[in-house]
Amino acid sequence: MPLPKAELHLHIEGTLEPELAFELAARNGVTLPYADTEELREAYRFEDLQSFLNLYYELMAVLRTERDFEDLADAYLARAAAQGVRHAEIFFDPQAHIVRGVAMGTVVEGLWRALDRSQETHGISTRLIMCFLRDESAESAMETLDAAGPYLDRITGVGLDSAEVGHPPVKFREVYEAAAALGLRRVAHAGEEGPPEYITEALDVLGVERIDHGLRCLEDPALVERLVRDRVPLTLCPLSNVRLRAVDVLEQHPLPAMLDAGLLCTVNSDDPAYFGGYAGDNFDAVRQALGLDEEQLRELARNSFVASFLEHDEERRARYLAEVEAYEFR
Ligand SMILES: Nc1ncnc2[nH]cnc12
Ligand SMILES: [Zn+2]
Repeated sequence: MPLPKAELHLHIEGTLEPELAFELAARNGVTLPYADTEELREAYRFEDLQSFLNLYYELMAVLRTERDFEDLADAYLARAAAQGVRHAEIFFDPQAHIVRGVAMGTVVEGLWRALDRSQETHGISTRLIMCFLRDESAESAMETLDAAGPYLDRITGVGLDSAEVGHPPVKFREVYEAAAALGLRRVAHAGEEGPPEYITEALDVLGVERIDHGLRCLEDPALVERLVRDRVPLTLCPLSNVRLRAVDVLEQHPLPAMLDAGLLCTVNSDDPAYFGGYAGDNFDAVRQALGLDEEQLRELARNSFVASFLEHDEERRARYLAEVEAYEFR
């Protein structure tokens, strides 16, 4: 049995495996510019975040109906369950669908069909986090928040993703203020490719409760001190960092140093179909490459539940945490 864990940094569109992409393309009469899954997999060599995003947005063309989003989420949840994920907080990118003529309702209702039965089907509790594309305008983000109005009972929080550099958090001050007024939780990608100042801004201007990635905090010792003191969770994605060249090789990932510094680190998969693995694969990879011991792995699993948005479900959180403490490594 794998170590129980929560996944807190997972883009549902990044779980689109090549096989499902071709299946949905056929179902929807969409032609992909790749002959087959093998040729598509060959495109998975990325230089940086942008080169990945180009393919990530291109493949979304196959997602058209509620059933497509349902099938996508269901496939993710099945894989996650097999790797010990007990709770998943799932990002989605509505603007990337709305621009293609796929309505907010199609996306949310479709995802919800899978999420709503996930506890029974896969033994996974879930939350939905709606992300704004930071390389789109603040006005577009605000329109997206408005469009989500009818679905807010299904959406726990908002996030900020896509191309980071040149799109500082402050650009979205008003949108985050409006989201907070609606009672939504707030997170943001920061310090993946962008500078440590973006992390500080996300905290101070957007009021985020977690930082997605946050890797570049290490360049600013005062910021590290603050993140430790305030117990700000970082949702790290080690295999993603290697594939997008934020770190050269996994053996050089700063995760052990970050744990030693007292940072509240979690390990997640980001876009597992593209980066070589799901949550459990990321745990296995860092265990191997970085020689993490059992107590460090247990700490990462514990942190994932501590950092989860489970505050309306403290009994569940306590149950998950007890499972982590009782877990026996083999
Ligand atoms: N790693 C990542 N960073 C920013 N935006 C993303 N969208 C999907 N994956 C992302
Ligand atoms: Zn991400």
